[in-house]
Amino acid sequence: MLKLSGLNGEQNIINHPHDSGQESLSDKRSGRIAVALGSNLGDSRKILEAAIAQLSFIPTMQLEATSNWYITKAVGPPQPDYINGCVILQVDMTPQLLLETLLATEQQFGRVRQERWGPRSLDLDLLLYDQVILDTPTLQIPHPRMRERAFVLVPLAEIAPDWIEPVSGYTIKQLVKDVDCSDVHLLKSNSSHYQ
Ligand SMILES: Nc1ncnc2c1ncn2[C@@H]1O[C@H](COP(=O)(O)OP(=O)(O)OP(=O)(O)O)[C@@H](O)[C@H]1O
Ligand SMILES: Nc1nc2c(c(=O)[nH]1)N=C(CO)CN2
Repeated sequence: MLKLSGLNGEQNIINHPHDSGQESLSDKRSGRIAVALGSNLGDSRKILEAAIAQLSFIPTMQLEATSNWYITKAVGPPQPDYINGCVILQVDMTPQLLLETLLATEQQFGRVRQERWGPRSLDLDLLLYDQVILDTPTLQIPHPRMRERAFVLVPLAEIAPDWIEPVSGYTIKQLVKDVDCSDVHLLKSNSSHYQ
């Protein structure tokens, strides 16, 4: 495992696949995270807002910002459009516990795992945890596909434009300029209870 000093003076953690991962997973205990939310099954808007409310009730997670909601064309097999958005939270949790919490919340809202990139009632992806870089079999931070996904970058750029994605070294507002955003449309009546 290699530890580097982050761009903001924080600790970066690079975990090579042959490392056990145990030390780094317990290393990071608090910080700021970005989470992507998506849904294209059921009452998506209601599910997404209920999921944010549920995460906010967890004492070790404080909601800092929520993006607007967007209607986005599905990437992957043919399926209905998604509603997507992002949140920023301040957390006192390890990366592993965060992943478990997000997966448990997906389950609670009826997520059934079927085909890869198939339709789902709730998808929660851990995008960023400060400047951490983590690569284990079950968890990668930053989320490995976030840099190519307009449905992630557009909402994230609203609430965290200057956050540096530590693998590329680019800010979110720089990354969003490099993706095709034509299939990402602001949802009308976006008022949220959580902003
Ligand atoms: N940063 C991360 N956030 C969420 N899950 C992750 C992350 N890194 C690795 N995973 C792993 O990915 C697994 C599959 O996640 P999921 O079924 O949501 O994938 P997907 O949404 O179909 O595809 P994608 O990963 O491209 O968004 C999870 O069980 C988890 O172990
Ligand atoms: N538009 C859109 N497409 C997707 C999404 C998503 O959230 N939005 N999630 C996927 C699996 O993570 C696959 N495809």
